[in-house]
Amino acid sequence: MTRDLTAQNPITERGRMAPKEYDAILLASFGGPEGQDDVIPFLRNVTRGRGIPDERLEEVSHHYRAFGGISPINEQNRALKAALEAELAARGIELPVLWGNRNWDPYIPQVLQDAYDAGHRRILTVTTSAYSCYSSCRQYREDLGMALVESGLDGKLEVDKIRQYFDHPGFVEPFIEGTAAGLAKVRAAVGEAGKVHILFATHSIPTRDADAAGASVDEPREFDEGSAYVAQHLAAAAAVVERVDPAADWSLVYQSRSGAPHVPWLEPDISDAMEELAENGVRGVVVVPLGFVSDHMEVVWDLDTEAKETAERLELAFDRVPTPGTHQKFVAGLVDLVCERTVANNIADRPAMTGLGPWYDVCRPGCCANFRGEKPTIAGADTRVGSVAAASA
Ligand SMILES: CC1=C(CCC(=O)O)c2cc3nc(cc4[nH]c(cc5[nH]c(cc1n2)c(C)c5CCC(=O)O)c(CCC(=O)O)c4C)C(CCC(=O)O)=C3C
Ligand SMILES: [Fe+2]
Repeated sequence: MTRDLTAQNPITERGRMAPKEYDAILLASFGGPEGQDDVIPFLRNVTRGRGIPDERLEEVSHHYRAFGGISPINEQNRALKAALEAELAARGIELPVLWGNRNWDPYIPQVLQDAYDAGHRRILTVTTSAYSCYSSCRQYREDLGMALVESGLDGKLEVDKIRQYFDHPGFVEPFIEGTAAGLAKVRAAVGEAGKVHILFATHSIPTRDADAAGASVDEPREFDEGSAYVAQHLAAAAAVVERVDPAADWSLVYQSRSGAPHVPWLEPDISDAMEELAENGVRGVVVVPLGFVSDHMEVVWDLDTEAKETAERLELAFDRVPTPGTHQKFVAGLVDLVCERTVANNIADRPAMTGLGPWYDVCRPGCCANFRGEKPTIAGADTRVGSVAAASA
């Protein structure tokens, strides 16, 4: 099943794919439970084959139970879908927005099948993940690739995805606004003399996954910070700080670690970082959930519940900045990212607020490797599925 997709999908500089005539957008997301009975089946879906201990699942189930078994993520994606539809309509762009999830209904394979049955043939995916790592990039590409293979739609339905958008102004600007407002609030709370620190928070991942993130098998160690995942977050954080207050103190911290204790994950954890800041005389923190697109469970539990409690215990003033959510600039930015890839309404300019971007439309070989074994993926230079034109080659 090895095919040369580059012949049919001209890839120019930095993995850029030539614009195409898409006939639908797929908003692809994580999915979440919608009631107490969904919690355990959802957690099983998420962790299938991922080596997460039962104790961790038990603990995480309590986060969902505390919210009635309902994750906020599905409602947030319905709102984002509606906002994208409104923005497309306002620009006169006639592309329907489909919605599918990795871990909960509506599931991606069913959505692709329905899309095909409805007559769609070329789909551009927008994921709710901004950075490069297995969970945010390749896992989506695999899930789309597997869905095509298992349904027999490979070769009949073309599926691509937009570039990772961690440094697109549509993603970064809402954080700039939020951080400026948060900093003002926390500074007012601690007074003139009180030291304030900005904590950019993202999901911890195994260091092995971090090292493989965004990397090419040809240039495995091209990032000074050791990994594209860390480098992208540091660059996006720096872009925010530069525009809010270049003199502010800040750092990148991690949250939501799972996995077995002997497996190294990215550190420091946000709570440990807050302990250390408090010991060093810091009086207030602004927490920026830079790794996340909406205020889902990882944000409302790990930050608004746990980190906030830690701040109270340490007597730190605390403000949590909003995620992009359905901020108008974010919604418009996603539509701009779609227009970069479309023939009609094409936008030639590909803005990027850091030196790392604009990121690749087509991932390089081995990017965000899956150490548990290779699967068919879409949207990679080493991709085996997803292109109709290539199927005849
Ligand atoms: C990088 C990253 C993002 C950000 C990028 C993105 O958004 O894609 C993210 C988002 C999310 N993670 C989420 C939920 C969970 N993640 C888990 C487990 C894991 N996440 C990981 C990484 C990430 N996760 C990893 C390396 C694991 C270990 C298992 C594995 O190697 O795959 C588990 C299992 C229990 C646990 O271990 O905590 C749950 C329940 C939800 C939904 C929230 C809601 O329901 O509102 C969202 C948006
Ligand atoms: Fe996660």
